[in-house]
Amino acid sequence: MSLELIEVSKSYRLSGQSLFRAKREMAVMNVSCSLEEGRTLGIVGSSGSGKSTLGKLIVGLVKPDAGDIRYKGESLLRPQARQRLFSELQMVFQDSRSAVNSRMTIKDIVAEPIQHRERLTSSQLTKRVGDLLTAVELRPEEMNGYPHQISGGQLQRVCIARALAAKPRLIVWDEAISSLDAMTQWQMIQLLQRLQKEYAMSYVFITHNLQAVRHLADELIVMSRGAVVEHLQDAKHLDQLRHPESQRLVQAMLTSYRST
Ligand SMILES: Nc1ncnc2c1ncn2[C@@H]1O[C@H](COP(=O)(O)OP(=O)(O)OP(=O)(O)O)[C@@H](O)[C@H]1O
Repeated sequence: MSLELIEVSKSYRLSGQSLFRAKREMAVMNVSCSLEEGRTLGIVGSSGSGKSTLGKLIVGLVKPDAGDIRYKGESLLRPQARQRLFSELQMVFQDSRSAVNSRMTIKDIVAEPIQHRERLTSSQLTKRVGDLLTAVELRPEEMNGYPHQISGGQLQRVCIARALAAKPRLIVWDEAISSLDAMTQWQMIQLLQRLQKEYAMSYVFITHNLQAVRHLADELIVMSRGAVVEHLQDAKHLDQLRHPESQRLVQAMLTSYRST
């Protein structure tokens, strides 16, 4: 098993509460799930159901209050394992503009994770960044530009190239294609499928978009108020979803179809 979450919980201190005796809100409650190598786990749920928190727990951006997160058989809560394995776990967010430093060139943005790991000559680095940009279907010459000079869809590809630069084995996509128009979303779904095969990666795909999840995911979990309320072994069969929260999401998808 590549990734395993065992009864993981995470709460946040409610804003406006004092540090001592503060009331806490449960964002993720007792969640257990797993993901085999090379496969995609879709996570859907309404706003505030805990999807992003679960993604952040997986890549170590937040720490669980309880439970365990195991990757390749090791607990990521152990500092040694965490240090060794966390670069293999990357997360790509929805808002690419705020995920990059607008004063850095595209080359420096993509090169950052490489420079943390390896010592390359300047020409080796330029070649590596060019290859990564080609992998996400951008022209290598784009590396000399700045984020404001390219479209949102192109910038999201830059963020994907930066994630790939860390040589990940697993990527958490947090609404990573949601802000793009329908045509660009479709192109991105195809890009993500191709990259997954080429780089032999596992994906956790967080979205409101059941249509996208049907294309990308093998398995699907539905979250509501921090808990997993349904687990579908085959994400292609959305018609097998039974929980009222799942059916609400399906209804919302059908309604948005009818109105387009
Ligand atoms: N840093 C934080 N501090 C305090 N509360 C937080 C924090 N991050 C999330 N929460 C709360 O935790 C709950 C789960 O939030 P989370 O962002 O994980 O849900 P989500 O399903 O990803 O929502 P969305 O689809 O709107 O992004 C929400 O009630 C949210 O307000």
